[in-house]
Amino acid sequence: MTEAVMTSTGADPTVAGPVIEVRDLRMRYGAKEVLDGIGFTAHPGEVIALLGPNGAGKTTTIEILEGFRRRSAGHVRVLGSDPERGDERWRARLGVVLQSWRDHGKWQVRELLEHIGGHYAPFATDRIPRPWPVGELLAAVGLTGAARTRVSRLSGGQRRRLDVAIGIVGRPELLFLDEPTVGFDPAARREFHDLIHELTDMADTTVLLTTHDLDEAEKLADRILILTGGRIIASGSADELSRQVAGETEIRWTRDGQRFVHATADATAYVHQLFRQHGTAIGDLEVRRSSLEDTYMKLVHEAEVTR
Ligand SMILES: Nc1ncnc2c1ncn2[C@@H]1O[C@H](COP(=O)(O)OP(=O)(O)OP(=O)(O)O)[C@@H](O)[C@H]1O
Repeated sequence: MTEAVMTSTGADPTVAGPVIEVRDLRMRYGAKEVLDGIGFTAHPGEVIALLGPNGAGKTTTIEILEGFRRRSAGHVRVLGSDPERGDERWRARLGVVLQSWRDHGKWQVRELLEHIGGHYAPFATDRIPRPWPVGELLAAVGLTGAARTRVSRLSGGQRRRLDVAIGIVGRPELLFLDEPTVGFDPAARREFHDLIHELTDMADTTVLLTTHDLDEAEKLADRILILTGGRIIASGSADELSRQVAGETEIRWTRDGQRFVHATADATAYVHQLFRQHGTAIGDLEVRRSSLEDTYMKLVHEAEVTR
């Protein structure tokens, strides 16, 4: 693996290969094995969602990648460096959105962002001006109207937007989001999703997020990793995952006033046959592919019974 190269003139670091590279990552707390040999890679601009039941090891994985927790074993590289040895310059290229920012209640929103943003200024490069100008950042996260509001007076949704603003004020190349939209109303969630799409489309930011919201994973992620019992049991887009679960398509129709339901692995063949047999007598046809939620529940259940 090539290490990040940075010159003192502010030239860009170059990372050959993936943004995140994890192989055979293991973590134990005392005798308890929490991560049991996980592996994945993330490429520039990719959005990866880590899904899994409570206690699956998602936060532990993210904290190891952020350099906040020492792993027990395995190979981990983030932006070309081992997170356990990441220096300030490396850290300035990461953005972290934690569960909630509760400190600095007396600060005004703009003041706080200017203060935190100032720490990133020495790490600006030719390609990435740092920090993000606060006026633009406030507009991007929808907090322009709250610029002069004290942090302690923000609503829950506004506070979460501030968490996101704090995470991206340094224009990170890699952004970690731990359950980013908890407490958002539907409009705020949609705006947040648009913001993440902008970050990944325009700035090529790589994103690793954890979420329990399957709809969010489906909307945002290029790739979903399902983690349970310390192992990645499935990986792919929402479509690829649903194809891994056999017999998933449900077909509903009516004929002569009666309702019918049939589950099949080959919906196209079944519908052909249905029309050949009954032609125009078929009404109200619905072909329902399994949702990400059905797929997720099945995969996690199968992994748990075979463990
Ligand atoms: N510091 C610690 N000491 C001992 N055990 C821990 C510690 N931190 C986490 N664990 C245990 O490790 C396991 C994985 O926890 P982790 O927080 O990574 O899961 P998670 O997938 O993020 O869960 P959630 O969805 O509930 O946030 C859990 O069983 C948890 O109790």
